[in-house]
Amino acid sequence: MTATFLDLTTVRNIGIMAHIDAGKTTTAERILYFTGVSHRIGEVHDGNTALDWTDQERKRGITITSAATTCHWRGHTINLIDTPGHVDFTIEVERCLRVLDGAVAVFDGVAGVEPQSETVWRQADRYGVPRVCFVNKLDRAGADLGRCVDMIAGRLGAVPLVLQLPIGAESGFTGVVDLVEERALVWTDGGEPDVRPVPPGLAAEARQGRARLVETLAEHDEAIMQLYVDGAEPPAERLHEAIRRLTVASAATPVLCGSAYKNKGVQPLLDAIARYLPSPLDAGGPRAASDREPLSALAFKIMTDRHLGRLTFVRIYSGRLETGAPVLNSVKNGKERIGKIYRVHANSREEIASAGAGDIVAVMGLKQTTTGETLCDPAHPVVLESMDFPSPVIEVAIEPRSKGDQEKLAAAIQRLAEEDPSFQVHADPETGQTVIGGMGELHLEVLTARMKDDHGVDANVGRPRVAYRETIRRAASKVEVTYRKQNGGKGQFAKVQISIEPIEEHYEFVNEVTGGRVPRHFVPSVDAGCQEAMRTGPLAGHEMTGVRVTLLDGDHHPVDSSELAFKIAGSLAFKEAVRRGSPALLEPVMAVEVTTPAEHMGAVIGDLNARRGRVEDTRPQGGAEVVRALVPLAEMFGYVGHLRGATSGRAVYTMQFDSYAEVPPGVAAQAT
Ligand SMILES: Nc1nc2c(ncn2[C@@H]2O[C@H](COP(=O)(O)OP(=O)(O)OP(=O)(O)O)[C@@H](O)[C@H]2O)c(=O)[nH]1
Repeated sequence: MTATFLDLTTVRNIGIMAHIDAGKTTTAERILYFTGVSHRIGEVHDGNTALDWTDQERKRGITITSAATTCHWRGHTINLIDTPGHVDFTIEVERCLRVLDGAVAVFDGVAGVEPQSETVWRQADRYGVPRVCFVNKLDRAGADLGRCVDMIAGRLGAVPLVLQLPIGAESGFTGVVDLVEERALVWTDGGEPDVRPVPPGLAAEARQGRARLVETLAEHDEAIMQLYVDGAEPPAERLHEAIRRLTVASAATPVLCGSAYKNKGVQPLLDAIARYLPSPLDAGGPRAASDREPLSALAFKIMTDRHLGRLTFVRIYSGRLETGAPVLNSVKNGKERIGKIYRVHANSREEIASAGAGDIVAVMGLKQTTTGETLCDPAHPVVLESMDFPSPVIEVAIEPRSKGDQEKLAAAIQRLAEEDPSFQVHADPETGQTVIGGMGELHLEVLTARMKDDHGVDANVGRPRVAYRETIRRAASKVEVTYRKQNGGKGQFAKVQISIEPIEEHYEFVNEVTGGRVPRHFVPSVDAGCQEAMRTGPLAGHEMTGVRVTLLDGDHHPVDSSELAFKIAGSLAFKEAVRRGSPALLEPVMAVEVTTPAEHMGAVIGDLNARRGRVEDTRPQGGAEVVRALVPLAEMFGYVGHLRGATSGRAVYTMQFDSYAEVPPGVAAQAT
């Protein structure tokens, strides 16, 4: 077992992102092969890749969970995360982006920039993740690097730095011209490329390509601009430095090309990852990326391993993580102990004694830590910025198809909720049914499918419904209730007087009783009774929010009073007060952001208005228009399909919970 000490300048924590089928997995497999991690090339269509290793992934030939692996290239350590491309799994992409320092965006050279590449690109924009582009599949008929580059600029609003030209096309695609070094790289046997002079037939095109590259760099980089103004031909080394500066600053994006499947173009891509993408030292944060600093690390993924149990994936930002060491979960303010530490390679893993700043490892033994939480040195607490996981706003009731599966279903739900922080579960207070909540219809559909595929539980689900809330519109003061019961022996007696008033959200309890009329130890029981009553509102049984309760007065009996009696009295008083407080129904309102090509903007806005939406603003972004609106969730069912249809799949949207608002009277009648 080894402890690892890394020279951080040589570490690259990167992800590969793309539209489905662009060739992410194939590219990642080639990276593993050429860096010597795997000795044999796995093919997606043979179902034997090293990275897509879960059963369904092999069966379906797609990537669902992101696998992490480490490889080495020319003195660099590359921690590689293969992320899924399906829209259903964006939460996976999101949590990877949070901890990555850089990414490779793979495009299909025939299809160009596809909708999912747009979505992921914008997510990477949001997290400020620098990228290099790899235009793949140049061996296919119809592949066109130039068109793809235009789309990268036009649709994604990026500044492409084209570093290569293809040599030949389709089955005659043999290699690339390296515009920076002014040479040709030709692959003859699937191994290392032959380095040759630029073919005479491509010399003019190569000169133009290099001139364009220098011009673009000069526009954005001071040092190259100086050389440009002086009329000097910049040497390759100066260009590499400028490309790195602009890439790390996310001001421009290098574009490379090749055919992963035919083993062409992968080594230069690895060179570009090492040369241009940032190291952990380039990433900002509250502490310097150094082993000598106190520990700070972010848990970004929980996975249940068939053999090892619960594994927590952790990105270390500073300090060292040691086997057996106590650490603080600064979000929960709880102590955890680091069990075994693993460096992960797809489905196999190597146990290590410790790991340092900049590293990504899997840890066994963490009990309470969930996604997005910080682990740190107990003597130097710090909370790192978490990821955004909006609270679930959609629910469905779920039950096992066969009664005997009840326990299995509960276990499956618990496992899935541990892995996915945006998925929650509770029991319906009225029906006793199990209700699962998530971020959208698709999200819940995928989770239900996984219960069957991964955990063997067939479940019936109800129709998706909005998670409504109830509240009060006005205060009700001095509501008095006496609870009295006499049956045989000991009686029950409690008297309380409360006031309630509306507040912004949640629930507050204030005790203003002085003297011994309500003995101190019964006050929490009154609170508990009110909280219990909050769980079922008077209008339609939805959970209540936005109420402050003040306990004003009451009375007790020296023998007959009990905690139960005060709890019941509290609950009854609360219900009566709410009746007087003009109860109202609240619905979740979502902050919706639609990114659409300009030609569809009118239709998108009209449709949002028709959904009771309020458009907040619009702005241009990277060749598209972004519309921001507040829309009741109840009107957003089926929006994914509607938007896809209305814009030929070219608009994308994100939606997250904004606030609760009162349901208008006409609509409320249907909701209750
Ligand atoms: N002709 C050609 N086919 C390729 C190339 N790269 C990948 N493919 C094929 O394209 C298909 C999709 O490749 P994947 O690597 O699975 O794509 P992915 O982007 O990882 O897809 P998901 O894992 O489903 O998100 C497979 O059949 C590959 O063999 C290439 O350079 N040329």
